[in-house]
Amino acid sequence: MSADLAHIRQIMAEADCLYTDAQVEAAIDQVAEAINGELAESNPVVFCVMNGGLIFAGKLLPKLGFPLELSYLHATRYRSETTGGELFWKAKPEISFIDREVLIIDDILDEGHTLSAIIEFCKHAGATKVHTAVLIDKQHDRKARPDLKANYVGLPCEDRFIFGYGMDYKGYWRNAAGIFAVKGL
Ligand SMILES: O=P(O)(O)OC[C@H]1O[C@H](OP(=O)(O)OP(=O)(O)O)[C@H](O)[C@@H]1O
Ligand code: HPA
Repeated sequence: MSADLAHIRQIMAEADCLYTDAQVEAAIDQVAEAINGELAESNPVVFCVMNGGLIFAGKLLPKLGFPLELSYLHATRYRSETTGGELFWKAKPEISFIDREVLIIDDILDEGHTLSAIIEFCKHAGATKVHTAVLIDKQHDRKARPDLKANYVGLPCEDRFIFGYGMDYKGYWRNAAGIFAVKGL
């Protein structure tokens, strides 16, 4: 079914801006600094988690000043909805990372089922260590595991449905330059 563009435009018009473009850029700078300080000798394989991780990865990677290999994977469980369902692997990693350190880059750690499954997959597939970087860590007590944390976090956010910087509302507004919360959600 095609999207109702009037509704999509209204979502943006009514949204609350949680972080401006400048605030997100500053957070990405800090994540890059931390990763440069810790992974410079790791020779990692970096996986961008499609689709949401695309913008964060695209902004972060040029700020990393050490050798790495880049690939992608695609696991999804929201599929244009605002609540998550079963995790579906659209594309598993193709590049070999046996006996390598891995860095996973995604837009958001929400309930964490996605990141948790990706971490397990990488460990089972032979990664020596799995590092994770997310732009946003949503604050609530519904994490898949209570101890689930990303190694690198750009910004915390309140427990609302958000979009922008890779995150979508019904497939739209991944391109929004800032982090926005949907009115009423
Ligand atoms: O922590 P969780 O509750 O598991 O949610 C986080 C995941 O959900 C989103 O992906 P989505 O399923 O929307 O796929 P997409 O990026 O292709 O839209 C987001 O990009 C994360 O990968
Ligand atoms: O709040 C969210 N917004 C967009 N995508 C998401 N995937 C998990 N949580 C979210």
